[in-house]
Amino acid sequence: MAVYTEVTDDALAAFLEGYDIGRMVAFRGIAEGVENSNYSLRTTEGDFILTLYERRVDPADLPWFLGLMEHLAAKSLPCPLPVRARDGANLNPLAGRIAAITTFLPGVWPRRPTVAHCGPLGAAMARMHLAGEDYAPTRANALGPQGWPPLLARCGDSGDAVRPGLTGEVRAALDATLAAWPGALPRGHIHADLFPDNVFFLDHAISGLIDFYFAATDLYAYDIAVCLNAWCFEPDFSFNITKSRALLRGYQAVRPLSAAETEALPVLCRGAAIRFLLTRLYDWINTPDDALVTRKDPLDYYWRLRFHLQAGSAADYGV
Ligand SMILES: Nc1ncnc2c1ncn2[C@@H]1O[C@H](COP(=O)(O)OP(=O)(O)OP(=O)(O)O)[C@@H](O)[C@H]1O
Ligand SMILES: N[C@@H](CCO)C(=O)O
Repeated sequence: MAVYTEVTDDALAAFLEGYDIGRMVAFRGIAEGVENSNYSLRTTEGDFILTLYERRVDPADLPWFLGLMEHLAAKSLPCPLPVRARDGANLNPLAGRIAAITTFLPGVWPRRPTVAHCGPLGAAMARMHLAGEDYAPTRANALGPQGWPPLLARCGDSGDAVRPGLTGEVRAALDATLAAWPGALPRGHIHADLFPDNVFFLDHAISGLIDFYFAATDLYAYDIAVCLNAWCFEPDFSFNITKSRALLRGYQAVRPLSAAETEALPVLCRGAAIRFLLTRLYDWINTPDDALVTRKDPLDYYWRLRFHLQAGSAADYGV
């Protein structure tokens, strides 16, 4: 469930007064997602998404996220376009939160990603990287490499209750990954959370890239590493090199990787696995048992990390 904040009909009607998108016809909470409260909204003018930003999103970052989405949508990337109110604002207060309305994107996210999804995903990610090049403001990646040691520290030894020895194993992998982290690769704005549930497909083509609330300015190839983790492992945690090859080919057809980027893939994949292992572990420990949100298993990313730790070179990823 992801409706943390209830919006009454009266509050919504008053909110919509500020916009030029007609009158409400239908309005319902969306169960998916864990970070923010999302509602689907149909008005006399069309379909929209209403998002109320919850605690994990820093309000100071919101103009950057919405500005990036606006920039990408203007370049025909299929990402939600924030709708501006009559006074020009794209962020407005609602029910004690800051809220935004964006356009609704058609399509469904793939519950079982296949090789056929991976090529278009790679190409769309590369197009997103290129389209973002001239979006001037930057945002440091709070969940990038510098963010991982403090996150691990905040988890204490609790990983050992999830799997004996986990904390020590992750600490060793983290130290080695940070020591080998590439500094000088091409960088720009990345999505940083382009998981299957953030990518919509319609008739085998990508129809939507959503959820830009972890986006940041960081290494382009790190975004690829996030996707190799999220899209290219099977339910038994075996790595599917055919998916990886398709993803990388799709990406390189639009934006070829430099030799240094290709060479860095194994270490970037280790870092990406550690990032999701740590945020999931943190949430695992800090989500109350009676919370309505389904916790994601940190060990899913432990098994991925194990694969990346034994990968010798980019050849293990199909390049
Ligand atoms: N622009 C959009 N068009 C259509 N559906 C959308 C759009 N934005 C969000 N949704 C719907 O809302 C759901 C949750 O959105 P989203 O993933 O952004 O939530 P979140 O709580 O911020 O995310 P997460 O838990 O993935 O970090 C999506 O799975 C999708 O069903
Ligand atoms: N994609 C993240 C969740 C929050 O974005 C995960 O699967 O851990």
